[in-house]
Amino acid sequence: MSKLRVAVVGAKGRIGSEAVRAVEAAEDMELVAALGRGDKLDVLVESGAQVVVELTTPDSVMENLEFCVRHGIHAVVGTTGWTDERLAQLNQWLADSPETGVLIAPNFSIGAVLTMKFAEAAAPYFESVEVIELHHPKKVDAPSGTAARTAQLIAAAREKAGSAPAPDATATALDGARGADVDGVPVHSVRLRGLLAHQEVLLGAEGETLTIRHDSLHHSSFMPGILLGARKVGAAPGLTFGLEHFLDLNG
Ligand SMILES: NC(=O)C1=CN([C@@H]2O[C@H](COP(=O)(O)OP(=O)(O)OC[C@H]3O[C@@H](n4cnc5c(N)ncnc54)[C@H](OP(=O)(O)O)[C@@H]3O)[C@@H](O)[C@H]2O)C=CC1
Ligand SMILES: O=C(O)C1=N[C@H](C(=O)O)C[C@H](O)C1
Repeated sequence: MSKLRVAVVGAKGRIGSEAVRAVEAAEDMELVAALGRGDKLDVLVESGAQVVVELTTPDSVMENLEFCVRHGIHAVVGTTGWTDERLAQLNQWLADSPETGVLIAPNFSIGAVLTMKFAEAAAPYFESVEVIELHHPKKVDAPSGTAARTAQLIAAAREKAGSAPAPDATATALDGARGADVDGVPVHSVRLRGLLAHQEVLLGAEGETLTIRHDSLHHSSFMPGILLGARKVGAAPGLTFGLEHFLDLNG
């Protein structure tokens, strides 16, 4: 059987360099291109890439995806910084290339995907919920894409269940003391040398708390999700947001 032709864009970065190694080691894949900043995107077409793994920065990702979608190359995207406007733009490009698939995964690690799922399930049963994400100090953005997505899923679950807003009588003396407000859920960002990627969801009710914590200790934690995404994205035209859509979490 022929191998899946995969390219990595952002190949010299922290996660991109790990993805290059993972694709090279996958028996069913061939790494046909590994692009860094300044490399010409035309290489993707010339190399016959079927799937691009996009792991760059929020400033670069849109240009790269526009190129991929216009050339019918499927994309697996880990880069963060997604807004409704950006997603709408991407959907417009995809409308003109209806057979192309794009997977955007705020987090490729199975533990993080499950954290989001567990938090969504638990959120309606507790009065209070807050998210703390903790990352290495070179992380380009805050809050993390995972924390933003977790808070959105929590807020949607609470709205669906008719939950009241979390109680909070705090008068803040300093801006930011209560974190960022993502759909009504406070999200706190820690940047600390020694850390990689971690998240806690704190839930509280009368007389009890529940803490859901996930730790990515090495970039290898993201690789099975990236490879799974690369294998499946070609059969999923349009935009898929979240790796959970490619996993059978109920089986
Ligand atoms: N979804 C997930 O599971 C994960 C997502 N991420 C996300 O992935 C992204 C990258 O993270 P990380 O690897 O830590 O960051 P790095 O800064 O280490 O890597 C980004 C790389 O992309 C390069 N780059 C920037 N623009 C382009 C471009 N136009 N073409 C090719 N290469 C480009 C950068 O080059 P230069 O150094 O010259 O700027 C750099 O080498 C972030 O958004 C991060 O949040 C990270 C881990 C897991
Ligand atoms: O920049 C990182 O490192 C990570 N970014 C992603 C995010 O913003 O959620 C995923 C993971 O947290 C690692």
